[in-house]
Amino acid sequence: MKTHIYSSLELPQSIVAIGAFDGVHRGHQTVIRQAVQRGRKLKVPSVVFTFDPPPRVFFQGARMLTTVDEKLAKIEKLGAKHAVVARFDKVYAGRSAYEFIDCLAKLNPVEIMVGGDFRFGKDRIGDICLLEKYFKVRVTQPVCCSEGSIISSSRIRQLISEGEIHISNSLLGWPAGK
Ligand SMILES: Cc1cc2nc3c(=O)[nH]c(=O)nc-3n(C[C@H](O)[C@H](O)[C@H](O)COP(=O)(O)O)c2cc1C
Ligand SMILES: Nc1ncnc2c1ncn2[C@@H]1O[C@H](COP(=O)(O)OP(=O)(O)OP(=O)(O)O)[C@@H](O)[C@H]1O
Repeated sequence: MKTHIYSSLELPQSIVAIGAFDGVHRGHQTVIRQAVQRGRKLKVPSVVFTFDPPPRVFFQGARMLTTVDEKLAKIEKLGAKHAVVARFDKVYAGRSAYEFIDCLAKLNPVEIMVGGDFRFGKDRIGDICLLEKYFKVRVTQPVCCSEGSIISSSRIRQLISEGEIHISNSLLGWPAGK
């Protein structure tokens, strides 16, 4: 996998998965695997576009589940050809949804994979509806845990703070320590 940390990437074609992907939990894995599989099928490089730190860590001081290096190692294991890491700081967070669309356009995405709640741009103005005006978007169905609730980094953070390490590891879906 080629990593593009704090730098941009231009490609003639790509399949892109976007998100904070903190922890690279089972829901994230599904989004990324779909991009990888689609890329292999269409013979187009798969790109995981992510942020460091995760926006929720930047804005809310949330506990970070994976360092950027741990996150990249997991993304590589899932088979992505490229990972783009945007430095998420005050300037970046102030960029409009349209500026982010311009940045994605440099990757010439054939398809973009996101979950249904994906938002982007200053004040989270951009949504899937806006993204679909510019790109072909595939929305991944929510991946749930055995009790039926949607897996999220926030839920995993909560479980860790409650000492529920066994459950949090099962939602992360990686062998402990990996
Ligand atoms: C250019 C840009 C600006 C953003 N600005 C904000 C913001 O002002 N407030 C906010 O809560 N999140 C902001 N975000 C973060 C998004 O809400 C979201 O967390 C990010 O796109 C990753 O998606 P995910 O949380 O579904 O993984 C911004 C994201 C991007 C790409
Ligand atoms: N359980 C899930 N099933 C399917 N897609 C998901 C799931 N969780 C997140 N995604 C998608 O994966 C991408 C990255 O999401 P993100 O990193 O915001 O995850 P999150 O777990 O919801 O995080 P947080 O709880 O911190 O908001 C987004 O496109 C999001 O919609």
